[in-house]
Amino acid sequence: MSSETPSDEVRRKWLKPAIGENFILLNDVLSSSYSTALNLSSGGTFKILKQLDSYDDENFLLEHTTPTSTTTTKYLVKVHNGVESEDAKIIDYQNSIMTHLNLHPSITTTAPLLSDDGAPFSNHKLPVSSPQHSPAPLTVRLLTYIEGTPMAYKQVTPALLFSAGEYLANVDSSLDNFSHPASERFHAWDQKNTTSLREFVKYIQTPERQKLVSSVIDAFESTVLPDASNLRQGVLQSDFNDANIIIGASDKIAGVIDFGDSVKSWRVLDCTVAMAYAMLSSYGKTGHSLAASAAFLSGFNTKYPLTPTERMHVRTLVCCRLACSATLGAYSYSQDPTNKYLLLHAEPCWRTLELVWSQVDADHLASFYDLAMSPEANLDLLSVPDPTVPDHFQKLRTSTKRSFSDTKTITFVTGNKKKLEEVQKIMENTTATITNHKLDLPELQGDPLYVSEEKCKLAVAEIGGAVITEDTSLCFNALNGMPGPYIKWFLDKCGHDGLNKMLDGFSDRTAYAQTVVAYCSGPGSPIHLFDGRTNGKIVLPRGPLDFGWDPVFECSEGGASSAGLTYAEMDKSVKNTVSHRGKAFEQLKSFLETESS
Ligand SMILES: O=P(O)(O)OP(=O)(O)OP(=O)(O)OC[C@H]1O[C@@H](n2cnc3c(O)ncnc32)[C@H](O)[C@@H]1O
Ligand SMILES: [Mg+2]
Repeated sequence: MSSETPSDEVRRKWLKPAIGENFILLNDVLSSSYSTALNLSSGGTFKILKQLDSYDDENFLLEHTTPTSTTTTKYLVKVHNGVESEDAKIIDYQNSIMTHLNLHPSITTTAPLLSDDGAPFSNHKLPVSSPQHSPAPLTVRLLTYIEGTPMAYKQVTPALLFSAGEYLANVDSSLDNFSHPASERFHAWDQKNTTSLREFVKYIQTPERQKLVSSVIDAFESTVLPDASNLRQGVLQSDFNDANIIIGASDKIAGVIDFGDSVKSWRVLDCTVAMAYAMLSSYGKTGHSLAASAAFLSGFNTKYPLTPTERMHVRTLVCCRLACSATLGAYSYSQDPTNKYLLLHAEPCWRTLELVWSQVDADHLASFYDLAMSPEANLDLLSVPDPTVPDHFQKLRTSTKRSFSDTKTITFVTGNKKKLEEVQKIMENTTATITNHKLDLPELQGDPLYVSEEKCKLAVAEIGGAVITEDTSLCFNALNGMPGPYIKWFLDKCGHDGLNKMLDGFSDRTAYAQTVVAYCSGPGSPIHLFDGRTNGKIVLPRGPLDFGWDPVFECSEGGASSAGLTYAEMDKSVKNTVSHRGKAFEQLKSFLETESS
């Protein structure tokens, strides 16, 4: 056992690398430690293209060009969390796993390049999130890059999940012949340690959800733990989620990345962790969480059949991972309450846990999973929507299946009641049904198109189906478009009079209102943006004061029923014919019509 304790999860937050966009720092690290690998002395060049996602480390995409070649090669630069960096054995462990797996003919993973010292890593003092601990000694690795797209950005299908199951089964078969002393370590994300989750339950925001997680932990202790000695052991990948599965040409799995959570534990856990993530994939989130997990299990079981004892605990162990993600997510939020993303990202996980643990009958789910592991299993039989009645699965075997994707319901995600009223009116006579999900999405910063697109990404993750979001700006021409997307804050803090005063001293009081609507038909689908603008000028308030800056925006477009009136003075139906919002939504309507024809 290594000396790691559960509180290392706490230290991981302090010691998360904080290089971010500071590519100069990273360039120095690479030039000083990887000049041979990147053949810098013979004219090789490199460029950091961008930062990639990571939970506790920092990853960057590097493009390398050699003087003799016209093609470029991509690499991944991984800056490890300070906790892992303290332990050279862990880094060596991860490198050994990759080397081992790359020998398998049908498995590809990243591989480390050697530093100028001949080691598959280098160490540097670099900034970390906690100023008290910054800079800290961090380990940097230069890794080969697997060409393709993470599954998280693909439209996931049951067939893809089935092959992902087969792929992980191959990885696990290969890891049955692998051992390393550092694999014997404590890790809070290892579901064998579900009991250690108890200390984090207090960070969960509602008593109902605290009770939910406690009941999963209770079940784990009373049913799984007594069987521990009958569960096969092995080194696990431990984190087979859609960000770590790379999809290559023709939607084939091109490789697996990230062995940061790898431990020696119960073999079945590699499969149940991945099943939990399959539930949260783009297919799982569109009302097919159980089907998604069953497709994965089916694929895994064909190549690596589970034993009767392992089968018995599949449901509980899947829920242990969901509970772990949701609870440690709540803990992260408690450490960084300004980060609303953490809450939004955790929400689908909570909903899935509620569904699987509390709403679906345990015996029926067990028999569904048995079906997935039986010789009769096929993806058609398993691709069922999540149940709405408790005995769903019994009926299912004899009834025909129903598809959720036929419905054309689009959810408009906004926290603003007045916007919703207008949008419902504008979208009244369309084929799509607009429902509303009231949610205060974070007020993001940046260009209006970017803000709207990001809101849409958050909304689609929250809803798991077709969504619309919009962001509205009020742009003063004299101020080169400011306050723009920040109008909400200016209005809150300065009021209508303040907005007027901002233009005192300028001869130009003209402005334009802009709405950028973002539409996405579901997880994994592209986001479409529609930009509507209306010209006017800023005046002293006239008309009702019930919607934002309506009383101070005098419209200069349209006929006598709109030009020269403030939005607040106009009839609501007239506002929709000339407004920024009306124009943007009209474009969306035409788009939806062409899409459905
Ligand atoms: O949840 P979301 O959709 O983000 O709703 P929001 O009220 O936060 O809206 P925005 O982020 O788009 O911020 C726009 C600000 O402009 C106001 N606003 C939006 N549309 C308006 C309109 O048509 N007329 C007047 N004020 C408007 C709105 O009340 C906000 O203060
Ligand atoms: Mg907003």
